[in-house]
Amino acid sequence: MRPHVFVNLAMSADGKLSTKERRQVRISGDADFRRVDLIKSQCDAIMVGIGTVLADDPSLTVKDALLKKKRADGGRDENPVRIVIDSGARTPVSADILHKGPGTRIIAVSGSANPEKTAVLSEYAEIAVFGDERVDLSNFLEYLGTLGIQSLMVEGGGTLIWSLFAEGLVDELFTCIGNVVIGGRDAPTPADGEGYINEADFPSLVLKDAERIDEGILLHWIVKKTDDDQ
Ligand SMILES: NC(=O)C1=CN([C@@H]2O[C@H](COP(=O)(O)OP(=O)(O)OC[C@H]3O[C@@H](n4cnc5c(N)ncnc54)[C@H](OP(=O)(O)O)[C@@H]3O)[C@@H](O)[C@H]2O)C=CC1
Ligand SMILES: Nc1nc(O)c(N)c(N[C@@H]2O[C@H](COP(=O)(O)O)[C@@H](O)[C@H]2O)n1
Repeated sequence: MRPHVFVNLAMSADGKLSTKERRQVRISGDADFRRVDLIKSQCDAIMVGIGTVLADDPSLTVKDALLKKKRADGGRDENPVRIVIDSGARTPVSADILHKGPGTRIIAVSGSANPEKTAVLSEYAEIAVFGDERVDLSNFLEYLGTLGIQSLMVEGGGTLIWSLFAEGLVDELFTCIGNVVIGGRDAPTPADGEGYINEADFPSLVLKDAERIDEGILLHWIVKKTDDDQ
């Protein structure tokens, strides 16, 4: 069974994840960063797309010492399993995610990845091959389930989030809307990719909670699986 999947993102008041040159920018405030650290510390694994690794070079580590200790006291690694979705094994060998903090890393590649690149990356991370050209997300998530991963946090970016929605693989969405306007028709948004054409295909969400946070707002959405979901 695949893990429970929740997406967490921060977007500007005009719905952008970063600038048009895809430069990492601070959208949410300190309280939201603490909240993100908490939910990260509670999940089994955290996942991003290669676009986010190349743009932001995130470590995806738990930052707060007490949260790290709590995980260790519960017999878990200090950090959740860190995962990159990277069909072509483009993850730089110097990427922070491969070096900062202890814990397991998995790079999911496709069958088209260059074997020499995957061999180098396998010194730092487990390599999982799913799909021919692009990573087959559905089967990869099933594989994560066999590893005992029950909760999976997705930190972006918009291309990966789109694919997860398109394949019906998202259960919850946390959207922090920060008090800035970024603009730019080419700036990334929470669900890029191809986009839906037919309204019947739009995933429906139930608003579970809305609260003020920092100078913005945090929305917690549940993805409706059936028409009966409230
Ligand atoms: N504000 C926020 O909360 C966040 C903002 N960001 C921002 O988002 C931007 C990065 O997002 P984006 O460029 O969309 O990149 P993503 O991180 O979404 O990575 C997308 C890449 O993942 C690879 N991939 C492999 N298989 C799949 C699949 N089945 N479906 C989708 N993607 C797949 C593809 O590359 P390949 O074919 O080579 O494998 C694809 O181009 C940056 O600007 C970053 O700053 C990112 C995270 C959070
Ligand atoms: N919650 C949140 N608010 C913002 O303003 C952001 N720019 C992001 N970005 C995400 O945080 C990741 C950084 O991770 P590390 O601190 O390096 O562990 C980055 O890659 C985005 O996913 N998030």
